[in-house]
Amino acid sequence: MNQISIKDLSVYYDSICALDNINLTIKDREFLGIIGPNGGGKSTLIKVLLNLIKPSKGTVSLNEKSIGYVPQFRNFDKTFPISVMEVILMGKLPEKLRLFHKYNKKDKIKAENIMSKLNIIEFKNRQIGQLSGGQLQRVLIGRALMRDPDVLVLDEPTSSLDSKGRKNIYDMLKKLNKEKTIIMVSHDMNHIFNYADRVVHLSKTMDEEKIQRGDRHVL
Ligand SMILES: Nc1ncnc2c1ncn2[C@@H]1O[C@H](COP(=O)(O)OP(=O)(O)OP(=O)(O)O)[C@@H](O)[C@H]1O
Repeated sequence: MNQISIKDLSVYYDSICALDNINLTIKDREFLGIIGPNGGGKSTLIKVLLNLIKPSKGTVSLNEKSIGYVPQFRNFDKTFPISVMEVILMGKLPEKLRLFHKYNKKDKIKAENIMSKLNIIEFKNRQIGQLSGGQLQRVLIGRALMRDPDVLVLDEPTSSLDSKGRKNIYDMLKKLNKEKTIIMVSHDMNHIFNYADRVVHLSKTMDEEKIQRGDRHVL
């Protein structure tokens, strides 16, 4: 069954059309790449998926699947005095936040398991400003994994990383993709076409390019 179904989706910001009649279905455990020009509507599509903005027209059905969001690490305040462990645990914060929320032992064990899986356990107590870009990106992925989402939505997770750092993140996502759907906005044409099952091109409207695993196409 198709996991996420987007039908006739249009989004307007006042008179500005950001998305115009988008139709897309995303299957369970698909690795979907989203590419497109600046202003093409990629962030808007992510916001609709995260239910941060409502469609002006059309529908988005998640079929009760949960979404974990991984923002760009360059938007993250690195000077904030918080450790890797604390950032990962934040993924478990309740929506209605109480002052001085305490995490239970189960949450802490879960955070440690995730850090081990993502190879960041050695940085557990490090302040986040003392991490490389690639390590910080793993921390943000770890935070999103704390709620066991069915789907990971990532916004350019490899921008500002060197080529080795990029490959590491893609390899890690490919492993996670065995259990989770991956939806990833990327400007990194080289890797996205190598790793994604399918890449869609978003420029207000959508063109679809089916990519077989291991088969490389250029739009
Ligand atoms: N809050 C807003 N108010 C008005 N217009 C907006 C708003 N957010 C986005 N837009 C406009 O909607 C269009 C799509 O923007 P969006 O941020 O979704 O594109 P994008 O593909 O993510 O771009 P980029 O690659 O530069 O991040 C653009 O024309 C943008 O100027």
